[in-house]
Amino acid sequence: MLPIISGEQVKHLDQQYISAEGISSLDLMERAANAFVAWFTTTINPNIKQVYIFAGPGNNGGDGVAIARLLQERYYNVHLFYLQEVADCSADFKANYSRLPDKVLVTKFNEWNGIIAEHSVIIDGVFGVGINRPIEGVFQRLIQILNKATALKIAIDIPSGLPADQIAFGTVFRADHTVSFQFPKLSLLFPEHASFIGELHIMDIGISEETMDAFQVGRFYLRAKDIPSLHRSFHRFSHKGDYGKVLIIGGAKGKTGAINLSAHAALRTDSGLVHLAPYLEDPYLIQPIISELMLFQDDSKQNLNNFDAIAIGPGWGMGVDIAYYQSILARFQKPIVIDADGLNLLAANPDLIHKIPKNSVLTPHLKEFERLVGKSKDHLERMEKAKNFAIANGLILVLKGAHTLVTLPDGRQIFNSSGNQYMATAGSGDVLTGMIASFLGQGYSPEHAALCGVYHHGLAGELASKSKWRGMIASDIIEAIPRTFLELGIK
Ligand SMILES: NC(=O)C1=CN([C@@H]2O[C@H](COP(=O)(O)OP(=O)(O)OC[C@H]3O[C@@H](n4cnc5c(N)ncnc54)[C@H](OP(=O)(O)O)[C@@H]3O)[C@@H](O)[C@H]2O)[C@@H](O)CC1
Ligand SMILES: [K+]
Repeated sequence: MLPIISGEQVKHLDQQYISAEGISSLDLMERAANAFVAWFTTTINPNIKQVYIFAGPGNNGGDGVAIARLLQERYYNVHLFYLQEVADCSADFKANYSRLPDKVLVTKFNEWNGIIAEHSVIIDGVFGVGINRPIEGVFQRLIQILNKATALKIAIDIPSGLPADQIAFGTVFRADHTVSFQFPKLSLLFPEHASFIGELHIMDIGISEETMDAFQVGRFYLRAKDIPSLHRSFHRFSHKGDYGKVLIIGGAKGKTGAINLSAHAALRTDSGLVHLAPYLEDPYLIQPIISELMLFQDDSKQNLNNFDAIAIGPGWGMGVDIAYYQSILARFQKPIVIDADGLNLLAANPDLIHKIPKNSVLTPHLKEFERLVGKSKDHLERMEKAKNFAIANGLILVLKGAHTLVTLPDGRQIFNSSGNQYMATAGSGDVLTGMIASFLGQGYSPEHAALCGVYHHGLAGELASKSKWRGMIASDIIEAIPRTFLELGIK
């Protein structure tokens, strides 16, 4: 998995890589600029009239100057603005400045008339990970002007003003796209910063995960290439028992959709057998929505160990007798998946948490998490609380959100890269619960079940939304689950 390095360590990482590879820092900047241009030329409408690039005094500005040359070579009209005397800029900035072709128009920012032509693009190379104080003076004025402009805005590495690992504290460039090099800076994954970042794109500049591992601080980014090796392989002689027998406990009068969604998702994730156990006086009030599902009438006494995996909570309601909840935990000794009211009941009965099997997977959204551990002032504090909670209780915490965060009992934290805004729809979380339970039932370790569940769920959302956009519903995510295996080459 790709380590997320702290902003302060980026310079050391670069130095180590540069000396190991025998290349110069200027070569690495050229790679970064080329990676940006490769993204730009394949993504941005080629009919744009003008590209404005704003370059600060450090290497983020140096990237901007190199990008100005490379885009001009590809026949774009480029107008470059620099903010500080070139003599006072970084060495690699100066080296790139001296390589600028005549056709790039160059202006010092304080001599600019402030006009931005229609159909143009703004590229922000003012500050990168080297920002070390709030933006003031000329830099602040510039960012304020750019934020008001209607042009398409793209940030190099990180929107200027955003610190790499902290919550924003002043003026920040508001990008439509952020093209970040090698790995996502931590602050690009915080929900507070969504309006600064726009769409996030991570461009590889050739530094290997092994080189980065020396600088890791226990935070990682989960990508498609990490997933196949987490999967078990099945063969022609596998039978439905190998694919696991899953029980989904949840559902209440008037709330029978959630449990059906979880169960259906488990089937589509390849479970052999899936049973529903609704919490109703008459369980037959609930009917499975598809014929492959079965009902399980739980009398609170049966041994549940015949099941390979259990998920509890979807649509359960808060009226569940705690003695029944305890009886489930007493009758099943393997890690379980807990979601929705399964979590809300835990928050209301904190002693119960000690009875949950170690390595169980809890899947709260932000509100459910808050009920469990209290309010957090920001995502940084929330991450810390997640870590303490997972370590203290020996549980896996899947904190759902734009970049779902999986925290493992050893404290490692893994951000998911798949998914999109269209997945914020009723029942999406129930689908994830069923998917994680399905992988658990197929014999995956709880860690792998959580990671595969989260990644496949996000990918299913991406695939389903291609033809539905805002109209996508949770059932569409379920229907797209089989395609995620095809997409990732998992037979
Ligand atoms: N492997 C990688 O990731 C690669 C990274 N690369 C790129 O390098 C970027 C990092 O470059 P960087 O270290 O030179 O820092 P950067 O952000 O340009 O700013 C530092 C300058 O800004 C100044 N300054 C700071 N805050 C300020 C403020 N508030 N107001 C005013 N001034 C302020 C500070 O001055 P000082 O503090 O000395 O006064 C210094 O001059 C990185 O984001 C990526 O784009 C690629 O080229 C290659 C591969
Ligand atoms: K920037």
